[in-house]
Amino acid sequence: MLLALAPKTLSPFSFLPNPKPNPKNQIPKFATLNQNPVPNSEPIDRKCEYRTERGLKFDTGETFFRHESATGRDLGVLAATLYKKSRGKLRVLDALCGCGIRSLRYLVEAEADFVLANDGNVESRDVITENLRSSGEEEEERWKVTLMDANRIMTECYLNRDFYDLIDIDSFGSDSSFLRSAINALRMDGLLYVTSTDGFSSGGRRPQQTLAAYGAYVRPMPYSNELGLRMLIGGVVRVASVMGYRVTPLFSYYSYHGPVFRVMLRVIRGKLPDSRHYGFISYCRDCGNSHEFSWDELGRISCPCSDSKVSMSLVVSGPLWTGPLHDAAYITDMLTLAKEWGWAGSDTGTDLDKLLNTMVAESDPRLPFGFINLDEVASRAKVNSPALKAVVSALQKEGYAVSRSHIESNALKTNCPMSECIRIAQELQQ
Ligand SMILES: C[S@@+](CC[C@H](N)C(=O)[O-])C[C@H]1O[C@@H](n2cnc3c(N)ncnc32)[C@H](O)[C@@H]1O
Repeated sequence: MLLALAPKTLSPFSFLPNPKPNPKNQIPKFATLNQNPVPNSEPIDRKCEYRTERGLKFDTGETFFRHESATGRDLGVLAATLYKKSRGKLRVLDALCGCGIRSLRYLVEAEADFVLANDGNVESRDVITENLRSSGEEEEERWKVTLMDANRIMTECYLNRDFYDLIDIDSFGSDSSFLRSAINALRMDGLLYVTSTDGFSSGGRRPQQTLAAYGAYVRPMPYSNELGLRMLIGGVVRVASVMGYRVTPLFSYYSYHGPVFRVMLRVIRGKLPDSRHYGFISYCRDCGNSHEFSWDELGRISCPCSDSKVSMSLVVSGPLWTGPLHDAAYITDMLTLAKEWGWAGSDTGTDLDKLLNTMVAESDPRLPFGFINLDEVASRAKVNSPALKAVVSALQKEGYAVSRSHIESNALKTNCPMSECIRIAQELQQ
């Protein structure tokens, strides 16, 4: 009776604002129930646009496609291949597959046993199907195309106990709304490859937005793009932890084309022990040094340079992933595989060899989070920007750990404090 009297428009979520449509993120049309599997081939009557990536020919038609994402696809395929080699099996769910190029590459290059290629855009059906058929592999046996909302397909897989070893979430903007259903559909100890193209907020320019999307208040710091990766991982840590899982990154990759933030994570059963690696990062604008703070130090956040007084110069962001960005052993194996396949070099626009070598160097356990940009050192030292090579060798000579950063070309990761970097820059100038 009461229900009948309730106004029809009243929903439990009516207090929430209507999401603003973002034309870039809009999907033309969603499939309705039971429209899968995709019917067999019909004559092609559409715009075709053929391309080649790592020797594989495919059509992008009118789907969303970015050539610049090729390195992200290379990295995904390398990691997936190693997974298959070590486990002997590989089932992939490419939840937002665009034209299906990732699915095709997982199938052909990583030799996935099965690939489920899904996209919400029903108009991309023929393109995805044609691309996967070009693999010469049997439809239904080795691959299948679905055209659903990503959350729906992943939830259906979970409910049908159809679990996947690798789930690829290549979304527009933030990945956050897909995480829960992705983790549900993932096999235990599986891999989750997530993407954020949320450049503005990842860079610390929209802390309210990062709080809403990733549960982290992220403010501008000199190494904001690394924070973007840490925010992305931290977001998965939070969702996974609620579900009884923890994550460890295999690699974290930032590309200024977009910009795009990508992380490949291993998802393991069990909670994060004592919230290690999930905390707060501070940067002091006075001294230029950064520190990590755990949750129980929250009330005592200050920079040693300001005599333990809370300073207006201290910028704090978090909670974020504060642990390693990469698994050095995994990346070393990816590098070996890339060389074996002749992928080293810059066939897809990025020098893969150089990128993976830098990632290995960044994994030195002596190196803290963040990086120091040499222009910042130069401006604090009141000298011209020193040559990167010269600073690297000076730091090494003095016994500091140092590596280049794959995120910024004129920056270094080092355990050397800013005051010493300033001294070195001044000495190099003389
Ligand atoms: C960045 S593109 C994917 C590109 C593709 N992975 C590649 O490597 O070329 C994102 C895709 O997600 C699809 N999409 C957006 N929202 C979706 C949703 N909620 N469910 C399923 N697909 C969605 C879009 O149609 C688009 O093809």
